[in-house]
Amino acid sequence: MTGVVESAGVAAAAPAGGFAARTTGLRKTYGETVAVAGVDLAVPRGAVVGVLGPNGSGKTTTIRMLLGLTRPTAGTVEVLGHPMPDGAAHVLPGVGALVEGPGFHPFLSGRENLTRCAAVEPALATGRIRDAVADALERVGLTAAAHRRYKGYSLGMKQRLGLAAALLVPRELVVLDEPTNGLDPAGTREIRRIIADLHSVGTTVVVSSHLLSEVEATCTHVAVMTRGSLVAQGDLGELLESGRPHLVVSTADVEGGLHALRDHGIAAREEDGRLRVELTDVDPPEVIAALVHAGVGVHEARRGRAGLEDLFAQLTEEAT
Ligand SMILES: Nc1ncnc2c1ncn2[C@@H]1O[C@H](COP(=O)(O)OP(=O)(O)OP(=O)(O)O)[C@@H](O)[C@H]1O
Repeated sequence: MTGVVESAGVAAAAPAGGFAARTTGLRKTYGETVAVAGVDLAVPRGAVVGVLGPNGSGKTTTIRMLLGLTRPTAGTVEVLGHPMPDGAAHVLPGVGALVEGPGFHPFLSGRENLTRCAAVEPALATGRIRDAVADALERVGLTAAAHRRYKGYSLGMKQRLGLAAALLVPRELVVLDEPTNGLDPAGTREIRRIIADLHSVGTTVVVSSHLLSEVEATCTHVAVMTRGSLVAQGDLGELLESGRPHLVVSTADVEGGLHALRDHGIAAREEDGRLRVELTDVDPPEVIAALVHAGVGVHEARRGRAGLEDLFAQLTEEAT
């Protein structure tokens, strides 16, 4: 692993804008179950951080501790400059959250539920509630269904209403636990758009997902969790670059190329009619020189990036 992949326990360098949220040694146990096993999570201000991990890896528990909904067994949490859960009264007005079980009333309509949420927003003057509710419903595409009872909402509509509650007032930090759960592709695209809008106005976003594609599509940073531990975190682009660099070589003579590289002790294989060479202990010029020396014509050679998928698989393998 290169330097950009930080292991649990390695502190991140402070970004220029500081951190919107940060944990040190964060741990949560339920009896014998270790849900979160000493996590040092760093959320730079203005970033969209994807907390990525398989089911049961501790994402929701970490998010609940960030929000002060669950008290850590050990470790510290700081959100918007205040310790949590003790600073919750200061911090929470600046934080919008979508977590499991938002606690809406089943027999009230979407609009009535949201109005109840709006009434307890300290930053929202009473005279502004009606407009703020209408704006939030519009933003998540629930205006047409706003009069219907929450009880009859689909899972996707419930997710949207939860998101609307998180967006009632401008926030410094928005925390979304698996926001695309239960949404169809159009709903998923809308969530991505909302996250992009939040990012464009400087809001920090923390979003959990078990889907790599989701994180790749929406996030600037990623924190990868497996079995309660953080196995990597950092800038998404840097993490992508850090994963298994390789060279893809186009040639008319793939067989000859494989032989030539083997003769030079360079590991290569055929992939989609091209040569794929892992750049673990060899540089591209050496690879090309070996091929040219053996009379194998090189039409094109380019550096390949490992998709986050590769990296994710690699990291989770390492953690087991
Ligand atoms: N209240 C609780 N009581 C007992 N065990 C719990 C509780 N909450 C979480 N756990 C356990 O802690 C571990 C981590 O769960 P968590 O929900 O944080 O993971 P996750 O990555 O969010 O998974 P998912 O995507 O399935 O929600 C799991 O083994 C889970 O069963």
